[in-house]
Amino acid sequence: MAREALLCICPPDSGGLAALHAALPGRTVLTAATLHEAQCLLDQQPCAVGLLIDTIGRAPDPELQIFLSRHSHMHWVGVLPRTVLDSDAHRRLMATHLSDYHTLPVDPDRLRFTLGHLFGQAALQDDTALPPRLGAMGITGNSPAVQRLRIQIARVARVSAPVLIWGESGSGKELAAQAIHRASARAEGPFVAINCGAIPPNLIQSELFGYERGAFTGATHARAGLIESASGGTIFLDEIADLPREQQANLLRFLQEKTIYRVGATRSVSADARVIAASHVNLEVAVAEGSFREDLYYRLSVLPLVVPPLRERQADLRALADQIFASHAGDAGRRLRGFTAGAHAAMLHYSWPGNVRELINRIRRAIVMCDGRLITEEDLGLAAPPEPAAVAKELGASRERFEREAVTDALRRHGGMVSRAARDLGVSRSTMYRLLDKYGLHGRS
Ligand SMILES: Nc1ncnc2c1ncn2[C@@H]1O[C@H](COP(=O)(O)OP(=O)(O)OP(=O)(O)O)[C@@H](O)[C@H]1O
Repeated sequence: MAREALLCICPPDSGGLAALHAALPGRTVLTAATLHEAQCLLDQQPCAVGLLIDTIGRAPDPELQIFLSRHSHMHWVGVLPRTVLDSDAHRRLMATHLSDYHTLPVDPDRLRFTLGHLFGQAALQDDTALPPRLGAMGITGNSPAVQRLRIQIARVARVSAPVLIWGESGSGKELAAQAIHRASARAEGPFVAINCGAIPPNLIQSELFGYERGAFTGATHARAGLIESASGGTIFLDEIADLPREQQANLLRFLQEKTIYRVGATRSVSADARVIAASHVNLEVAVAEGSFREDLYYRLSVLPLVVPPLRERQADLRALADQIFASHAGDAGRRLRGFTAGAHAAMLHYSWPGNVRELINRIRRAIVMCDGRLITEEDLGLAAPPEPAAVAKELGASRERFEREAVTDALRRHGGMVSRAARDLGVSRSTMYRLLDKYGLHGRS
């Protein structure tokens, strides 16, 4: 199977390839000396796992970031000199894009183990025999909020106007955008996603709009931008609030005229891509603050759609947790049976600030870390919710405190006259006497 090949990006003078062949007897390795060569190889055949030997710190950061963002569906492993770890920027890049890293010199056994694990994970994700157990439109859950979302998705899929999706981070905005694309007449066309916040501002224009040969140093060949490459399909612009103002103007022109100018071009080209934008910040506030163009906001928000945060669809938690567990239980390398009742209770009690992405991360970590056959709330890193008995006890104590204060206040207001205080509190005289007994307040009446 083609995806079983390993893509290895390795500068020619790094000497890393020899170590790699020792670590990986029998595995097909596609080697590229540059990111451009790697892109050409990936255009010809997809790979599930990629290795960056001594590339981080050598290849220009922004280009590497864009390359890795484009291929974020692959598992990437870095092999690098220890000195790279001293750089904050490189550590950030690694944390964002890599599944694992090794320092030079390579320990072949450890590298073989890492790659084997990642190929295993990729095979699981590919394995169509696994029941996907996804809900309609690929969106798990049946809470009223999710049902409403599905209806809205079906409606906006019928037309081609821009859609603006708002939702907290990790709540499923990209998933909703994919569902719109799949349900639309453009389903056969490409779905191209870009995170506007992840691309350096000086590169975003050429990424979105493409460039002509000679447009800038290093532009040795013309290249179509992402909008052009989404022609006939959908372009998903995530974190649209991060788009620099100059590019906001270019995007507006594209939305109005359906044409774009590649960087360095003198003539426009037409592009037929539907735009779906998403933001976790309130764009109206960004408009009021002057960081987002008002005309673009109105153009984009023709069809607004809100993805609810996970805490507002607790009814979906169990189905989501079960589906995530089913997809990743194989990572444990042994048979796990599911969650304890305590784990389910803790998940319901937690507020999920990172939404479904956080749920996925916690369950994946728990699958690897748990000792028994069932995942507990500790494995998930969640606090146990208060015991029902403890809650009842606390409620009882609060009620008694409140009752005692109410009786004391009423007696004070009525100069110790029990009948009047009882009338004021709306209780009978006998109840009032019972309360005086209970709280030892006779001396005050
Ligand atoms: N209802 C759902 N059913 C199944 N998977 C979901 C659901 N909602 C979210 N997910 C999964 O959660 C993860 C995060 O979702 P997604 O990337 O769509 O969120 P997002 O809102 O676009 O995040 P960000 O704001 O960080 O870009 C993805 O793996 C997605 O498949």
